Amino acid sequence: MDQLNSASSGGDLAATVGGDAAGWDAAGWDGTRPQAFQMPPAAVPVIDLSAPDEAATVAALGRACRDSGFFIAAGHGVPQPVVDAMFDQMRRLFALPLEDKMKMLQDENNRGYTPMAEETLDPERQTRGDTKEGFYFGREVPAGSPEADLPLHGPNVWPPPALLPGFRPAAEAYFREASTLGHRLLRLLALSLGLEPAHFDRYFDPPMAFLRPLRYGPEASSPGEGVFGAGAHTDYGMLTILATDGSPGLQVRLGGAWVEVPPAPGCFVCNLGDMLERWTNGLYRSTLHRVVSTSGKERFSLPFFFEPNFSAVVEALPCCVTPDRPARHPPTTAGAHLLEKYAATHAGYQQGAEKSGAGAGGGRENGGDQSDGGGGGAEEGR
Ligand SMILES: O=C(O)CCC(=O)C(=O)O
Ligand SMILES: [Fe+2]
Repeated sequence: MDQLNSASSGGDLAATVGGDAAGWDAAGWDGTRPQAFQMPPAAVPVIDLSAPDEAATVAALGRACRDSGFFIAAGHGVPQPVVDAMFDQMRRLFALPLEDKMKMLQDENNRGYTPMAEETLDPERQTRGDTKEGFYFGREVPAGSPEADLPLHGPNVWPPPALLPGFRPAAEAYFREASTLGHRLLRLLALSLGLEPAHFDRYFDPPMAFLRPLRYGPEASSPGEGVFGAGAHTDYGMLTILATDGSPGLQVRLGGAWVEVPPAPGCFVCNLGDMLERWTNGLYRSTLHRVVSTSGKERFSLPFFFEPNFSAVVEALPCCVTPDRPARHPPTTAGAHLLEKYAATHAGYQQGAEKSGAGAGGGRENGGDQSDGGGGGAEEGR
């Protein structure tokens, strides 16, 4: 937290992460780096959830949601040892022989291993799949339970305890902590919209949540040649809570430029997904982002996708609809929304045909107006 400025402590709500290391200072652009690699003031504010002035926190959060849909959560209450243990186990998991990982391939419930380059988040611009491998873990739903009949629900594909005895306890502890943080953020989001703090709680009882350890290979991305750690996409769901190993790479599309989100040790990068954008009738933003690997080293990150339950009705909130701003979308459900997003981006998927939909729970959507100029700055368009 020492290298970060807090945006919620009441004073300067325009404080952002990065400081000099990101190429800008309190005065704005430092003029020495291409604009695409600078952090515009207030682009991704740090929000200290432990700050005593909750009204200021809520105001900062609402501003971040309207401006960029991204913020850095500090003072979040997740114990660092829980995060460290999870990263330690992730490293062990990805270090297993490919043969062992392939025995845990992603199943129809969106749980299990996704090999290197299996996913292409931005097929229009990518010449190869994302240079990353991953594992999906969801909320544990026992086989045979009524919930297990739902798409995207079922038991997890756990690494065999004989290979990785510490994995499941570490993942379950992390899952619990991330869920607690998710619920806490939901309450602040509700307040930021002028709603009762508990407004969203009923939709998340229980949540549909996915934890996805990711390992990016050391290969440097080459945007000009269509090679990315993760292609540009928006997240499908409500809220993503991301931890990283401190390596750079995450970029957000803001104001027509790709803006680096500098590593924020001990904090989480949070972003809103398409579902919350829909719920708020476009008031809160779901913003394109991507991973451009530059370090020449592997990179580990850990997104937690926090979604409402499958049957939750997602309908433009009355507070976000005005005569000038009529509802943009008809009501839907969280499950239908996720499966529809999936169908829109995955050839061959038939919505509702059968229990299916691997990938949707941690889903993302590609596209949008963007430039491929990794180090450029000027908008190149498509
Ligand atoms: O690895 C990262 O920094 C971002 C990953 C991401 O955007 C995603 O998995 O949706
Ligand atoms: Fe994402």
